[in-house]
Amino acid sequence: MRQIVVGTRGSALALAQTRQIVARLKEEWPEIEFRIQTITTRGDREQGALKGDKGFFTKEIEEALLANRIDIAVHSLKDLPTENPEGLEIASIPRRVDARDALVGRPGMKSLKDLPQGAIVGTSSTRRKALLKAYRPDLEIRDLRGNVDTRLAALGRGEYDAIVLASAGLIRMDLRNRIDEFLDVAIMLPAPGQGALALQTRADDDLVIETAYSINDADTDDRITAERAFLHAIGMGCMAPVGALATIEKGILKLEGAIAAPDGSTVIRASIDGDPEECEALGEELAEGMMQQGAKDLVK
Ligand SMILES: NCc1[nH]cc(CCC(=O)O)c1CC(=O)O
Repeated sequence: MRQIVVGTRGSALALAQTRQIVARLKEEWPEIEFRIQTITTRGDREQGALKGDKGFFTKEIEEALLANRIDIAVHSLKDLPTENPEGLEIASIPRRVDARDALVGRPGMKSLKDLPQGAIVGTSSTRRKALLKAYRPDLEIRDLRGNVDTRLAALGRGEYDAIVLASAGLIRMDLRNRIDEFLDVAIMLPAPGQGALALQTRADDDLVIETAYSINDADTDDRITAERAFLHAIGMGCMAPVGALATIEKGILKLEGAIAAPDGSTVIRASIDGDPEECEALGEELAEGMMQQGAKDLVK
């Protein structure tokens, strides 16, 4: 029996999403045995740290792929740097769940619009901070780090009036019922790739690539490619206050982008439409246009 080792971080969310992926792969390939191998990344060891640089949640997993310790890595696409390491490739992007951010409030705090004046909102994402401040300058944004479970626990202890996090994480952990509001993308444009996963493989491992590709979703792939081309062309990295969301309707891809000043005092937003086959060029074109509109000054 052929065996494929699937590597992932060991957080509750990472394990939940990897189990879901393995279940899908098993449906397609009943004759293959899949084994899950957890790998600790710097992001797991340094829970409290400011997630500084690229590959914080992914580097050790990519090393395990290159060293043949695992065959497929399951990553949250959002955490994967836009530069692809030599020898590896993204073999498959399964169907995205919800890309939107979610608000989870303490009792009575059910929507962003209705939060009381000066309410305390927890998030450590520079993008969420900036876009929250742009919409509601009165809010007090406080840092909130750690895994999904850690963040919900901090809310439970009453340290925040509400927290904002990716709805996809909650949905994958079977916590959809904790979501009080899906935030409107007109206010809170998601991070590029949010809500999508990537199956990464060695670039020359044809059998494993074929296996992984069987659960690729072409629309999600085009959407994510546009969003990541945009992020890459902006050249700010994954920690920047940058949002991007592509949708495909009636064969037209629409890509929206947002670049914000960290304090939310300025937000530049723009969008572009085109053929999904041109997804990468559309992302680059939107980035160039926005840089000319003044986003350059926000990219310090
Ligand atoms: N490192 C944070 C991270 N990476 C992926 C997700 C959530 C799910 C996703 O976007 O796939 C999260 C948590 C969050 O942003 O709330």
